[in-house]
Amino acid sequence: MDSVAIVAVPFPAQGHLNQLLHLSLQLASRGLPVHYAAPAEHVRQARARLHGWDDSTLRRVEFHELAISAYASPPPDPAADSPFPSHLLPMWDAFVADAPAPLAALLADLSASHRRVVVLYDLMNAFAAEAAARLLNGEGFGLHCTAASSFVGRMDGGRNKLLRERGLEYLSVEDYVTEEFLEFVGERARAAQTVSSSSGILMNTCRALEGEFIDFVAERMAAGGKKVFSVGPLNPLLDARHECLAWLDAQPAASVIYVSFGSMSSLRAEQIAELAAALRDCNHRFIWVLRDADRANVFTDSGKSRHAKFLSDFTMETEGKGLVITGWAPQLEILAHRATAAFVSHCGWNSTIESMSHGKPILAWPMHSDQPFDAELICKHFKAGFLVRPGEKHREVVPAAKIREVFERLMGTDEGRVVRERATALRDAVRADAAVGGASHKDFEDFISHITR
Ligand SMILES: O=c1ccn([C@@H]2O[C@H](COP(=O)(O)OP(=O)(O)O[C@H]3O[C@H](CO)[C@@H](O)[C@H](O)[C@H]3O)[C@@H](O)[C@H]2O)c(=O)[nH]1
Repeated sequence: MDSVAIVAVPFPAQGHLNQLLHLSLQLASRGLPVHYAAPAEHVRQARARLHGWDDSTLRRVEFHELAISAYASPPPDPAADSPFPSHLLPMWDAFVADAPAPLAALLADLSASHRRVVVLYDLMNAFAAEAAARLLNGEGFGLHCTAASSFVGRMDGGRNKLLRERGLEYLSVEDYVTEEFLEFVGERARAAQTVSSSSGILMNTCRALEGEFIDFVAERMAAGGKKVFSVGPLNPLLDARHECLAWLDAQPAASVIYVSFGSMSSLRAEQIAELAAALRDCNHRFIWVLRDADRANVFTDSGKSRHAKFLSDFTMETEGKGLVITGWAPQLEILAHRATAAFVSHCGWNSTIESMSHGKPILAWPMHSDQPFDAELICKHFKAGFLVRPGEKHREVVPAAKIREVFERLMGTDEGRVVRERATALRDAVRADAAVGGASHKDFEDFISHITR
């Protein structure tokens, strides 16, 4: 009988697929047998978009396709009332309805041939937590895919003293998603039930960024008999430079503003025009990832950009000064590059921790979900960024002049210099946590010892 099998069960959305894949790869690179189970197109998406790992490690992970029924994969609606990507809901519904059966079959197989099966699931996936808890030789851990401090906020219903003492106002995810999504989370995904079925959680964060919040979560979880391992950043820490970054290579140090809104947001046409004007007229170079939110099945997207016409003029006007990427950008390499000065970001947790681990200050432009709170954390707690506009103002178009003003505040003032220096210092502290002997590294070792005991 083989010893321990690890099964990763991600939630099908880019910012979640990648975190469990990075964790799977870290465990596989330590010689542990890892299985990654998701719907076929999401397995393909996670693999196709992976950065920072070589093929030989990727081959060590065994991928499983969980069959789910057909679902609609419409384009996002950039003009919708809420910036939340509601067009993904039919797919998420199909996932939570259908994935439990094939997952249970996979777990039963592995359970019969291994001493222990360790299931690592996204905290959205209550069905995976429950399936793990049903195994006689199984154990489940939830991966918390957002900031530890957002967990702190949720634990105390937003009245949390610790956050307030640190000058942070808890901005609840619930206020930045749609009613239908809350209904999905509460009734169909039943996400609130996941932790109670688990042996504990892993968090994609580290002491340098969130030490006191990690302690708070760990203390509360320990009271309920649950373990907490803070093993972030899960993203690889890149030093190397990618070939396709030839343009960046030719730019002066710290001269380029990188702009991207992740994989689940689409900007209104009016906002795109203002951002374009700001980038064209500002005194800085730029890389702008101009994409809409992913479709539920990313492979049903024709790849045609709704911005094609605007882009042909804009590209000419800004030639030599900036680059627009409409495909999938190598974000980690861009953030690692010495020419990149700052990141205009929607503040998804991946983007936040990736930027902090590469020393780039953030101009925070939150759209939905946990992003408004992450923006708060970045600006007030990390003190490594400035707010472009708060989450609750998502209906307003930010004018070009305002965007240029915040660029100048970061790049051209003493106050901005302090923020840039703070981002560099945080990079070093985050890397010390991740290095051998650091706190995240130690938690990772402790986690491996625990599951292989
Ligand atoms: O062209 C691109 C666009 C994105 N990315 C990567 O895609 C990920 C995006 O993740 P994130 O920054 O967290 O944004 P979202 O895709 O919006 O992530 C969703 O999931 C996160 C984790 O739960 C939440 O924090 C966010 O609010 C939620 O929108 C990051 O790893 C990026 O490096 C690329 O590599 N190239």
